[in-house]
Amino acid sequence: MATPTSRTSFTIGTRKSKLALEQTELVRSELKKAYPDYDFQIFSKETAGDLNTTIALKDFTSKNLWTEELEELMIAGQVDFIVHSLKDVPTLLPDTCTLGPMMPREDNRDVLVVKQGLSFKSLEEIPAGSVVGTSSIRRTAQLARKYPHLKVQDIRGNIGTRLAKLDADDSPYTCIVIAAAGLLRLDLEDRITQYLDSKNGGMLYAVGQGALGIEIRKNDSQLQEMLNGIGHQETTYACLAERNLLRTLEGGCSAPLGVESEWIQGSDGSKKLRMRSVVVSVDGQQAAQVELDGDVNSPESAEAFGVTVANALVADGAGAILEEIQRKKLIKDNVSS
Ligand SMILES: NCc1[nH]cc(CCC(=O)O)c1CC(=O)O
Repeated sequence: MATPTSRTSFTIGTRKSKLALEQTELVRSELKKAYPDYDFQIFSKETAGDLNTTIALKDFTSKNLWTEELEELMIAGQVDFIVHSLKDVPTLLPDTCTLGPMMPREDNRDVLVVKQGLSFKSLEEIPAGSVVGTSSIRRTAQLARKYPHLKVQDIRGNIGTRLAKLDADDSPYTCIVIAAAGLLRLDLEDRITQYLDSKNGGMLYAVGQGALGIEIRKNDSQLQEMLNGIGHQETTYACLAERNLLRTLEGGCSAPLGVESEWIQGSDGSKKLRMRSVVVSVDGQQAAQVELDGDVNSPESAEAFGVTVANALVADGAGAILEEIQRKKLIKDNVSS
């Protein structure tokens, strides 16, 4: 549908979870600062992903669990844009939708959270046979590879629910692995036991983790322009590269793919995007991993770098790992990342 070019009032679509509302408020307040005369309303809705907390995420067959219903509202004109956790946004969007520039990223790492009352300080200290809670195939595979003596068990629900399940007296879990960004945005930093990355604990994070995805109608040039005013180029380029890496690899299924992007000063003085990436078989037995530096200075070069990293992973054996997973149908669509 045609979008008028000079609206002063906007409706933001979001999920209803505490984290989703907090993230939407972040975007709203940045836009309000940049456009004080404009009005931004929030419309929140529970999605299929929120409502079904019993089925393991990997058994869902619907593709766009967290995003589809909000996209339908946006296409119909009932909301003007949607604020998502970028991590939950599929790499392929409906034809008429696109992502705007991204705001500065929150901490992109996974963290270890230990059950209340236990004093373990790191994944290394967790005793053999202990149960780690996660529903993410990426975390499961990396844990199986690095910590084969630990057991992994599904844990579902939003962040508050997961913490409550962890801390319950009769809980089977010793700890959970969860995104730092969610805890930080909800002022739950005190629950973080250990930050995990390539050097600590050996865990890489999910594509887009810690970033917000602002989805708009493709033909909405006014909003595109407005979002340019609050976007952060380094975040946008890193996330475009990560998402194109995933898009190139996945071929219709979500991959047990971990990434770690950082901007470094190249020897020639220019900034480069360094990306580490790993694809691990679900049992942790096989892994393909690469580290590459890319000249990334435009959306196009960011996306091209994503393809370069994907090709390097395939050359290191990622293709065989992903085919095996698809053959066994261990993954359907849109598992939690
Ligand atoms: N998969 C669910 C999800 N989507 C976004 C976040 C946290 C915030 C973020 O990563 O941006 C989480 C929780 C988690 O994975 O622990």
